[in-house]
Amino acid sequence: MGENSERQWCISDFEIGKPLGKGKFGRVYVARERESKFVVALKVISKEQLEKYKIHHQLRREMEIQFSLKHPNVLRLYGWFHDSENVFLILEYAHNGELYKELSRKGHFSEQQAATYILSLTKALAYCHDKHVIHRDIKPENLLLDHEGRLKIADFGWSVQSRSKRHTMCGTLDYLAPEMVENKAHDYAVDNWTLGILCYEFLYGAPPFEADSQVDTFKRIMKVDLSFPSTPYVSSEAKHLISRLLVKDSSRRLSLQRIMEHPWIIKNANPIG
Ligand SMILES: Nc1ncnc(NCCc2cnc(NC(=O)Nc3cccc(C(F)(F)F)c3)s2)c1Br
Repeated sequence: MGENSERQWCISDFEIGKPLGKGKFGRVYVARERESKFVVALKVISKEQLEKYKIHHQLRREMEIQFSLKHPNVLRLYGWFHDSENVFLILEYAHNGELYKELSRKGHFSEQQAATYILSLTKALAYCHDKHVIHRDIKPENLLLDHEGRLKIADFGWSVQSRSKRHTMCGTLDYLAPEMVENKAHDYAVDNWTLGILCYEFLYGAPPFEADSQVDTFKRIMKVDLSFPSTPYVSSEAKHLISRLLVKDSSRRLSLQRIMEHPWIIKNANPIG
């Protein structure tokens, strides 16, 4: 299925199948393109909602971003179309659905499974960051699994093309005040922090700063109030990696490259996960 440049799609080009889930602003269905029999996921977004929340520019930005991303661990956006009521996103179909459902079913993942998912995520984020894209909303709900159980980052509805691209393009970093550069690092490093959160959640079944109220969670995050329940099935290397990501000072978080080289990843991750 080519990009949007190829042909204009319409709803009658597809046979609509079972609903896959109720996402924000709309539902997702399995669908099959009639001619090619190619199976996709079709996200239906109501124009009324887009108008009501004034987010059509955000959707346009997401589509520009997603059209430029082609990576085995990033869910593809093949094209889009609209009719009087809705905008439709033609997405890669992830046959094994949402990762958080597998996590809640299993309780927690093995170190091998967790490390494989973290490695896939790290590779996908390294690719996105190379293209100056910051996802900013990495959470289990936005992680999908394809028919081989391979992780796919989805839903760039909240991602941004980072501002730093303009600076690096004109090569005048020399004149940028430290806080501007720091801001650049800070922006990118939010995804590194999230990798630490996810690594913890994959191994323990719950995120590290969970609390009964939003305020308490906020306090725990700001304090980096991190503790590891003593369990035999989480190695000290795993705890070391998490501790090197959940660092308040964003410039001191382990880089994506160093995550890929971390002993816990090397020892436990399936490299073609
Ligand atoms: N098994 C599956 N296989 C494939 N896909 C599945 N679910 C869809 C995952 C998505 C990928 N991309 C998305 N993008 C948006 O939703 N974007 C969006 C939507 C509304 C408003 C906005 C905005 F206006 F706020 F930006 C942005 S949802 C499932 Br379950």
